[in-house]
Amino acid sequence: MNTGFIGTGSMGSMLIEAFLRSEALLPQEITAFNRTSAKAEQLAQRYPGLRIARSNKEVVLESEIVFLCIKPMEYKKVLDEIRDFTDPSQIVVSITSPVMLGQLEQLLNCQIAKVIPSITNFTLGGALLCMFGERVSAAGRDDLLTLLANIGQPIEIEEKLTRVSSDISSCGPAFLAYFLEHFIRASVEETGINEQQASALAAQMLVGTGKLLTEGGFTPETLRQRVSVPGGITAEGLRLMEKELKDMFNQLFRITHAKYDEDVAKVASLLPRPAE
Ligand SMILES: NC(=O)C1=CN([C@@H]2O[C@H](COP(=O)(O)OP(=O)(O)OC[C@H]3O[C@@H](n4cnc5c(N)ncnc54)[C@H](OP(=O)(O)O)[C@@H]3O)[C@@H](O)[C@H]2O)C=CC1
Ligand SMILES: O=C(O)[C@@H]1CCC=N1
Repeated sequence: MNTGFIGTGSMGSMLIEAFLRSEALLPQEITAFNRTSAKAEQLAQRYPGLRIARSNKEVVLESEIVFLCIKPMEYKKVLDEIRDFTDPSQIVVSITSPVMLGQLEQLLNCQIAKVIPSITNFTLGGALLCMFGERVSAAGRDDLLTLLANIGQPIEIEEKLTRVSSDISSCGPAFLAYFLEHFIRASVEETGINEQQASALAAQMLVGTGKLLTEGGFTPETLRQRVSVPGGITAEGLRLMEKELKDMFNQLFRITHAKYDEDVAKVASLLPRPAE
């Protein structure tokens, strides 16, 4: 299926590489444009056959599905460039949480979906959060879900839950990576274990923990209980965490939601209001 990418930064290039690695798409089926051309050209060099367009308009004219892989404040300019060239058979997919389906439906005459990826899709795992606009046909929905299933698990969510879902699925890898960075650094500082060995142990621990939660029938709570034997060592560590972290997680969601509300307001000042 001819698939276009507007923006080949971190997420645009990640999606392109994941679709190619999974063999969901051939390079010849991909057309991309990036504001700074060198980034897109690097992809074309790595994947012969991948087409670099000369403009965003050209991406739209060449593609059945178009992924908008740009940041919130870049939408107005891109939408102005493509709005006269979309048609109702196409699906435009935004990967940007504060841009609403309804805003895109007001501006573009095509089918609109929102899909929030996660860096975990790079290794063909993790979730892809999916939302569909009112004009998406049953066939369009199936085509998109089939494509996405090659690089992760598509999970349909309500648009009003975009932020919290994305905090868990898309910001989560960074939050866990931060935890591991500190876990490893402290292990080295406190005990002299070699950093490489501590990092390898930590990565294997994370993979194993993920499998227990996805395949082993555990929940976070039952897993914690199973490992933390009464009177044991894990319980000592957990007691410290309970004391030090307390309401940190609640604060985390408050902070991400406050930033999201700011972004939503900024986007709303640039784009038309969704129809009531
Ligand atoms: N990073 C992540 O883990 C996740 C990110 N997202 C969302 O994805 C979106 C993109 O994020 P990310 O990929 O990290 O950001 P990047 O800044 O890495 O990528 C954005 C790309 O868009 C390009 N661009 C900007 N304006 C235009 C334009 N007018 N025409 C064509 N290309 C343009 C930029 O080009 P240039 O090279 O000139 O800067 C850049 O390469 C954001 O909304 C983010 O919230 C969603 C889920 C996870
Ligand atoms: O940090 C960000 O804004 C993006 C959104 C989800 C993950 N990264």
